[in-house]
Amino acid sequence: MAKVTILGATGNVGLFAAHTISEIPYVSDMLLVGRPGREDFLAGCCRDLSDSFAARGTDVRLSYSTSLADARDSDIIVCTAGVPRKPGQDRNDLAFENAKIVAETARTIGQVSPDAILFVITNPVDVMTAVALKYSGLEPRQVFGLGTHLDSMRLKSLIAHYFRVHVSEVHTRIIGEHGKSMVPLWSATTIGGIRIQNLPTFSGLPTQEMIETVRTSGEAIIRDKGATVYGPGEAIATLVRTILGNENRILTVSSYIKSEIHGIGDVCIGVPARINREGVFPVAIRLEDDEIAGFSRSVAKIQKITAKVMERLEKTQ
Ligand SMILES: NC(=O)C1=CN([C@@H]2O[C@H](COP(=O)(O)OP(=O)(O)OC[C@H]3O[C@@H](n4cnc5c(N)ncnc54)[C@H](O)[C@@H]3O)[C@@H](O)[C@H]2O)C=CC1
Ligand SMILES: O=C([O-])CC(=O)C(=O)O
Repeated sequence: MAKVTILGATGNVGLFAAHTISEIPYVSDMLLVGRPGREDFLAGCCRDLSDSFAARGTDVRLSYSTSLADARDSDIIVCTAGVPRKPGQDRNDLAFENAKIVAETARTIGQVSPDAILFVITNPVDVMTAVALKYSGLEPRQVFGLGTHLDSMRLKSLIAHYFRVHVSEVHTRIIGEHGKSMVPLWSATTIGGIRIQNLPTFSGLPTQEMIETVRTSGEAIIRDKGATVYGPGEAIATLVRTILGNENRILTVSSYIKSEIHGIGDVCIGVPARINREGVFPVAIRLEDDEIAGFSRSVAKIQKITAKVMERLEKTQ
């Protein structure tokens, strides 16, 4: 049985993730961490969630704290702490402000819970994963970000809808930045096990329109309702379940790659990775030429932003 800690638990994503994670059968303990001054709100969240456990018949020990020290002995720590973007902002506009939060948090986590897996949600998630990896001192397998998993699920759903098939029939991936430079892998997209290019109807698929919808999905939801909550919350639970259940699923998350993909690497970015109780292990893949070019551009962009953020962080330490 496992202890899962959620940082930023008073926020939109953290609180809904607490609800989705509580449904995972391997979870015995859940700790909600918020900032000092938020004790009453955290207590209220615990009571409200406990009622949902009672109604559902879930047996999870739930507690809250405003001290990161209480995250000790966690199996997984989900970091949603940080500011979200406002309408009109790019995720990368949050980079430095959130990097300060993630660096400080990761440093403490590395000390109090060195065996944990640290799962980063805070945006811009690829850059924050690199910051968490560096400042926690944990191994690359222990630190990963939600990356392009949610984007891949958004694309999967659009394809399933277009072909009028159940989502479970569609396999697809988006790699690269969780942001504008994301790269859809049509070469790795199948429907009912058949490569999408081998389906005659593929030629009519509005691929550009679909990928643009995915690229702007978060932005559109934030504009209309203030925050993306249910998509990320369910996606987070999928990842936590995959780890705790030692499922060895291959999901597309932000992970440190050395040179696994066509020699491209030294960056934290969305790539297919095998995920189990030990953590996250990027899978080497071969891509089409246009996909390599897109991925290289995305990697160069994230490397540049990451380097800038690291440099600024070092000056503040
Ligand atoms: N990677 C992904 O796919 C997604 C990432 N996000 C990101 O997750 C983060 C949280 O989003 P929301 O829950 O919507 O935001 P929110 O504003 O509702 O919650 C933010 C949480 O972070 C905490 N926080 C803020 N500043 C802090 C600080 N200085 N120290 C410690 N904790 C602090 C707040 O107390 C709150 O609990 C944002 O960065 C957002 O962009 C959100 C959705 C999807
Ligand atoms: O768009 C945002 O800022 C939140 C997010 O990352 C998403 O839902 O994909």
